[in-house]
Amino acid sequence: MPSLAEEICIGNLGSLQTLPDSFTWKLTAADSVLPPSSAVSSGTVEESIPVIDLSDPDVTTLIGNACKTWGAFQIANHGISQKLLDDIESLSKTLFDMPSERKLEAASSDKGVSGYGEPRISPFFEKKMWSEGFTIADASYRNHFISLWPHDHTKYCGIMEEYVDEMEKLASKLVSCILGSLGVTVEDIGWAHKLEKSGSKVGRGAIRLNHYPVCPEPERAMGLAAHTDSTILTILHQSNTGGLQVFREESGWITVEPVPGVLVVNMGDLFHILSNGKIPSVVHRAKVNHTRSRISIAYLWGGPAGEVQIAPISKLIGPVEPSLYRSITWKEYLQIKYEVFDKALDAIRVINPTN
Ligand SMILES: O=C(O)CCC(=O)C(=O)O
Ligand SMILES: [Fe+2]
Repeated sequence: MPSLAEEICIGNLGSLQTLPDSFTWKLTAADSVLPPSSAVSSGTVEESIPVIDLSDPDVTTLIGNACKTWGAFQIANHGISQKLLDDIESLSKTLFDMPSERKLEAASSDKGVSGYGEPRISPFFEKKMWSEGFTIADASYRNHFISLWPHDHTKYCGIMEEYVDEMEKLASKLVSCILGSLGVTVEDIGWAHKLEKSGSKVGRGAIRLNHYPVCPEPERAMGLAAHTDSTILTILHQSNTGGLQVFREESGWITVEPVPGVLVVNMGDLFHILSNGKIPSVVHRAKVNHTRSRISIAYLWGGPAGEVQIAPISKLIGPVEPSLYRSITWKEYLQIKYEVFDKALDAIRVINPTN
């Protein structure tokens, strides 16, 4: 019989037969998912975020509409091979299948973000989330991979590198398309254009591998609590088990059912700022399952490094649509998010733009 301390270690949640009190969320009616029929009863609301074929001649309009409506969309024909998606998923599975002690040896340190641990948003919630994760935010993940896979780390580092490279290219292609739907280009974001021209990275990419073990009482548990991403955008690959839900005022919580080979794109807070509020950053969460565990791989395309100031694109502001947000570095934004979490965008909103 494991001791209580061992019993609720995040590394072996999947073996628990009952939901510990510290993981029991008090969910209200507003937290539940509406059946698709009530979400579409008016006939005007789509059932869920659309799947868009990137080779569709109308791709810019389709993505633009989805971004404005949902702050999220799904993509097919994105150019990422099924093999790479399978490889990154099996890397994650191999990692999370390891004994708890092995995983904890690769725990993220107090200083570093990279490594194994609880969801990064845990400190904002009283109750614990039914998931574990591994973050890759800098080169230090290589040392973690050496300790996790003493013999196979080269293979796994190779998969991770390829995934990051491919995601970076895709993210940049998507951003051009979304900007196009707003009638602007990367050239209209001075810093991004400068960075692109000099061959430097526009955004700083990070990967988050998430694992949601089977759960004895999924209705009362939460895999990953509601949040928006502090990114320009996030590209998510989910395994074949549903759990991701997006929130929209008019529709409530809507499940994004996995479609094999299709990736989910969530717009983040930084794009919301750049678009001067035209594109919402989608509130999303992950629920858990009674019989099936779930893996998701999030590519978080963050903001620029250093002192670069992010602000609404000047072409999108004018006398009728004044700038809604003050300019801010990505580092500053993360600090504010760390302090006030879901109030971060409000905290940088220009309250009275006419003053
Ligand atoms: O697991 C999911 O579907 C969501 C993951 C997510 O939102 C995140 O890692 O930020
Ligand atoms: Fe997220």
